[in-house]
Amino acid sequence: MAVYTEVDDKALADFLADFDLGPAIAFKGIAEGVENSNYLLETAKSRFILTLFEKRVNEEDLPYFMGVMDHLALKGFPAPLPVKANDGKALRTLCGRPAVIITFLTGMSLSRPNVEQCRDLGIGLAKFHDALSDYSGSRKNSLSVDAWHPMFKGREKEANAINAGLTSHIQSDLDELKANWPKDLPSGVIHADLFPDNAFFLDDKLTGVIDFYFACNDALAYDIAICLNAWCFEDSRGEYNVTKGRAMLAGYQSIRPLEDAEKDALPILCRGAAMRFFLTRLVDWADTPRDALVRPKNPIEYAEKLGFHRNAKGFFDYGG
Ligand SMILES: Nc1ncnc2c1ncn2[C@@H]1O[C@H](COP(=O)(O)OP(=O)(O)O)[C@@H](O)[C@H]1O
Ligand SMILES: N[C@@H](CCOP(=O)(O)O)C(=O)O
Repeated sequence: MAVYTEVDDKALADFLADFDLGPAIAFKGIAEGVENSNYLLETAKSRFILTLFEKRVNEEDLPYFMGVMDHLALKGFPAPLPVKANDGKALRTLCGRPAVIITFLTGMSLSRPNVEQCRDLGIGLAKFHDALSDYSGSRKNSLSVDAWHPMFKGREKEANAINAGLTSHIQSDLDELKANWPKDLPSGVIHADLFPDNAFFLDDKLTGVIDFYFACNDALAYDIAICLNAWCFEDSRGEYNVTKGRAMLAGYQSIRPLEDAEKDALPILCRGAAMRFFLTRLVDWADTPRDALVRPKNPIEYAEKLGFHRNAKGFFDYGG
């Protein structure tokens, strides 16, 4: 489970003393998630999520992420709100880690999104981009194209162990991505990790979005590419469901129509998005001890998605 840092009763009580929430009446670690430690916290006032930030999160980026959530709340977008302590600040330290309490969102995350849910996710993603179009914070995408070659360096054997011959495919993908990565597309704040486990639904309607800790400023269409990868493939077989892709793109474009340059760039953006998640999964797969409580995600799923993108010719292959 994703609890890297244990919080004992005394540490929690001292931490809560700085808030106007009252003492904890329930507190337990959350199994889902892989990046940070998350606890479900309940006080007489309400339910909350307590997050302690771990390995991939740079402390200097935390004010940007808190600002994104505050800004979304201001715009009425369904996202959690960081809870301010008595000194007016949400960001604190707990058990030696940066920590925050955020409000709890109700809703269910989907294990197998249907076509209508993909459409509503597309609508929600465009509204998310729109809501943050006047957010003044800025953060570079530290997991974009320049990071990929260095991330793969030294991992060649590990990739071949997953699938014989994979390393040479990855190396040529990396070269092609570097040479053809699009510049000057419409940009803004992107979520950058809007997977089904970070979205809540009630029936076919998106009711909430969580986990903004990869958010950054980048091409808006790259966020669509991440979502097409995460929502529109059937299980882990590398089979793209064009009906789901068409619905997501139509949903998105009902709020923000794509420019021609964004449509043209979609295949390479999708390939890059698949590479980004393949690489972080490969690193975690190789570096997580077998007896760890956190179960790393299998990189093979994204190696298979890369296979689809390598052969895609244009926007129409994605349902455009
Ligand atoms: N604001 C929230 N409301 C309700 N549940 C939440 C909220 N934030 C996180 N969760 C729960 O905690 C889990 C892990 O959160 P997430 O932010 O995805 O962790 P990580 O950053 O480690 O990937 C989610 O899958 C969800 O079940
Ligand atoms: N979505 C990423 C892993 C990051 O985990 P999350 O729990 O923060 O969504 C992946 O699937 O590789």
